[in-house]
Amino acid sequence: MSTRTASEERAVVIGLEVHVQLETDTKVFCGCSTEPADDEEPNTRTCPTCLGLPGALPVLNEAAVEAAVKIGKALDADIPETTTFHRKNYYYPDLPKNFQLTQYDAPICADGELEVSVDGERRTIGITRAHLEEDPGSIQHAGGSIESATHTLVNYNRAGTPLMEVVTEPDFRSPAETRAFLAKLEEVLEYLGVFDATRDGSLRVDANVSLVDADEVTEDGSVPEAVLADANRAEVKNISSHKGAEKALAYEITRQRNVLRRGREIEQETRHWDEGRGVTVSMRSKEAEKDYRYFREADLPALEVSDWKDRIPIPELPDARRERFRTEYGLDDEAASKLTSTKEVADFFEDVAGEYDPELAATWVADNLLGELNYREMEITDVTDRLDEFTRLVELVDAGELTVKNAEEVVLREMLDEGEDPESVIEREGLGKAESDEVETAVEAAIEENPDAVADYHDGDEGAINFLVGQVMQATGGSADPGQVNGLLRERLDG
Ligand SMILES: Nc1ncnc2c1ncn2[C@@H]1O[C@H](COP(=O)(O)OP(=O)(O)OP(=O)(O)O)[C@@H](O)[C@H]1O
Ligand SMILES: [Mg+2]
Ligand SMILES: [Mg+2]
Repeated sequence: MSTRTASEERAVVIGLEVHVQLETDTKVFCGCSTEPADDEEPNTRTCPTCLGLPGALPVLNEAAVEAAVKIGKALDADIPETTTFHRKNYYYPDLPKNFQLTQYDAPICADGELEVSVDGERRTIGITRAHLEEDPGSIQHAGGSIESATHTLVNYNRAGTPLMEVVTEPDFRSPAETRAFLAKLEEVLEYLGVFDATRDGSLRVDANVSLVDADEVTEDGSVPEAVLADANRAEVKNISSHKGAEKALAYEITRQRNVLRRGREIEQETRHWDEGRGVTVSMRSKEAEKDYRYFREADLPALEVSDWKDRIPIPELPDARRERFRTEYGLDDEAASKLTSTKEVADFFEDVAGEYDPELAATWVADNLLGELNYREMEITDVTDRLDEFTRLVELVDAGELTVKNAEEVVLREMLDEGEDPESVIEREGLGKAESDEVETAVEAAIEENPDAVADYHDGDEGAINFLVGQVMQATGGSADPGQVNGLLRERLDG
């Protein structure tokens, strides 16, 4: 009989294995393209090497190794003197060679970390290792799910796409933390330019989860090795999004709690996340390492990578950049976050800020431009070659040649919708200097026609100015800038 009682408190332990596709032009061990063509036929983007035909030899793709080194640097990991490749042997139809070329005891990255913040609390997640490997082909279960399909189709176009498998320490204590980690990892990978989150299946997660006695968790939140090794864990496969990880783990934790509550033991097993039904389903008992008969790939010599770390630069990473935006440009947290949401947005902002006043640049990029782009489902990269036009728009506003309202509501929108430059929109819509004259005329008229309000203002009635601003706004059809009108009125009335 188990010595544990059903009511005993349990702590959640989660570790992730994250597979990310690296963005390279060609596959990791052959020259086939990694880019799916529109409407491509299955099994056309292949060659003898990625099909595993007898006698075909692998050639390592330098770009994939460079991407891996960049990831290692970003995760503050150790990069060894030499790295080697191994065959991981197993039989599955998505693997034409019956082994996967991967790394074993000398992975390209080891012992790193990534800091995440969950509900304002900072947590450092240990990275055990990260290694390069090839993606298997893709499998389609025809006529339904993995359980109900009548037959299965295999497509090797994906086979050989470079993957980086990032293995974390079992440092997560909640599903929400894994979601934050995956978002952060993706952000870093995109900054490095080695990953495309929009590509289907570019991120796949295996989530390992166990429940341990809460008493075993030490004060610093860690769990002793022996306890971890002793705990039976389920490895949940087929997770393809941050949200999916959070949902699958929440389900799996409840399932394990219920198993224990019924007085049974947790099995050490591999489970499948059924996204549609929102449940995890048992697939098989967990394979042990010896099942894979790992051995060195004799066709790939050991690779010396000791000097690659110094040779390959990486850009400033999101956290550091956010911090610098706060100190260098005096941005608040919200603006700094928005303006570093992608490397491209951050670059755009800094280009405008370099040409111009950073505070104005921040308001215009963070509030106006990103908002209008988002509304149109456009990306910053759609307008990066129009940086000059955008900077001129901001300058025109600052110089008083254009009201903020017109710039935001007319000129910027026309620039995006019609691809016009700011000057031609201003000219066509008659928004330039002529309009300033119109405002001045309306200000004069408002003062002339409302002597009572003017008298009230001089008697100290602040409300009277609002009335006069309202008159001018009405006269100009709402196109004037209320702040500017207010200023002009006071100038006249006080002067
Ligand atoms: N007690 C535990 N509870 C939850 N997760 C754990 C526990 N112990 C280890 N893990 C996690 O399990 C994962 C182990 O991954 P690793 O790739 O090393 O082995 P594997 O899953 O046995 O191998 P593979 O799936 O590649 O064949 C790591 O993410 C680790 O943090
Ligand atoms: Mg695993
Ligand atoms: Mg693994």
